[in-house]
Amino acid sequence: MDLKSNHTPVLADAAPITKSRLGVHSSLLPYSPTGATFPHGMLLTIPRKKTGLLEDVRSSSWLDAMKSSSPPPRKITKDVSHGFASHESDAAYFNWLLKYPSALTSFEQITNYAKGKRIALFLDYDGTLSPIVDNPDCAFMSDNMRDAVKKVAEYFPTAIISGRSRDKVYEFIGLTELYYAGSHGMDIIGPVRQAVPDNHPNCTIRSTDKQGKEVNLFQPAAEFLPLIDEVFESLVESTKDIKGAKVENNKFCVSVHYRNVDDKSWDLVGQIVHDILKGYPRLRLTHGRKVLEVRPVIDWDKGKAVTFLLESLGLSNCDDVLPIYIGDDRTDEDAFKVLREGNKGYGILVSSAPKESNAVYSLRDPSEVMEFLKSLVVWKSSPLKSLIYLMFSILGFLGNMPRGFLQQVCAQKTSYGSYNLVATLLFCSNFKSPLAIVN
Ligand SMILES: O=P(O)(O)OC[C@H]1O[C@H](O[C@H]2O[C@H](CO)[C@@H](O)[C@H](O)[C@H]2O)[C@H](O)[C@@H](O)[C@@H]1O
Repeated sequence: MDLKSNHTPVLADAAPITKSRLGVHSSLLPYSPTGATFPHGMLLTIPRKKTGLLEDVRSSSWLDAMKSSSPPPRKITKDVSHGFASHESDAAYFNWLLKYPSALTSFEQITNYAKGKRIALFLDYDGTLSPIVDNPDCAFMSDNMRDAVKKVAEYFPTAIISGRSRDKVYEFIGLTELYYAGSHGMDIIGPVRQAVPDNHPNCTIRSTDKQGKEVNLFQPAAEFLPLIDEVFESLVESTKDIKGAKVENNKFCVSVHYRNVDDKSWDLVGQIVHDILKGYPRLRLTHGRKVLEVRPVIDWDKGKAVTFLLESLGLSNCDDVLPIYIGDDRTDEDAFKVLREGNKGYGILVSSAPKESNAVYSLRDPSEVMEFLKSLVVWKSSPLKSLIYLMFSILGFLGNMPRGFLQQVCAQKTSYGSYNLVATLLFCSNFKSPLAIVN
């Protein structure tokens, strides 16, 4: 794809994918010590073609890239009794699954590897937690998904890493227990309890979040704010007559959506954006799902954000940490790559269509993401329930309590109420809560 050439102003989000995929499961090695550093400054040098911009924009490959940037959702026809696809057109997808196995069918392999490790979860938003919809302002996540994310965050440190502005993605999700990285990781709210990675001293300030809690605010592109606002205004003005075009201000980057633009006008959208960017050499262009994204020319992406958050959480350089990143977009490839290259953890690509990726596993759509999150909760909570039950048995503590009742409580799948109940019973009986022991 032409987009991957660094001789056009458009940079691909993902680096070329090497064919040397790591051994998928057993060869995932312990965490290797790496860290995000800016040894030579953060600015990227991007060679720009001096002439022929128009030709680039209007070339068929450019338009092909715009068209293929978000394939329509595939309907997978399942044979209910056998659970395999009966549609011939699904063959390619199922073939692709051999290379990027479903994280659901490989769940046991994943959890076997995760045994004794602390999982850290990183979740993209659009297309991962919420389905892709025509109107970006209406990309709401379901209550069930919110519930699944909330529960999983009770067990594992969980961060959202989105191209949206941090405020916007927080507005959609609304869970205070998560860490949030907006603007493709250029706006991160992290914990203060751990040491701030000391290789970014000038980008981090102590602040308070919406609940008044003390946090570290990391904004490596802060100086670009006026420039981003300026280019946003200019893009809004220049695209206002193109029906369906929408420009979104994501604080440290700007999205120019063409999903609802007649495809005959896509080249016009591309041309306008390129023309405007000619006046902003400190901004660059990347490509998402039916969206052109204008962002600062700094060496920062979702992969770097993952590394930064792991450091902030005190989870880097630890053999017993398994980061899992779930995302659907080209910008998520940077994070997949960081995990793959360092043998650090698993990238899971959300896609219903075959595509090359740096991820290790795949999930088809947000509903499968939800299933995966719920499975993690059940997996993590089961030993806890067993432990609770075992303690009751060993201590002979509740001799008078009907055993069947306890079994019922401990067999419940994901009910936190049941833990509370058991903990309360223990507390009332002056015993130390087993939750305090195992957490
Ligand atoms: O990193 P993400 O959380 O995945 O954000 C990437 C972009 O997502 C949004 O756009 C995409 O989703 C929209 C709603 O489903 C869809 O209409 C659009 O075509 C997609 O590109 C968001 O609006 C962008 O600002 C984000 O950069």
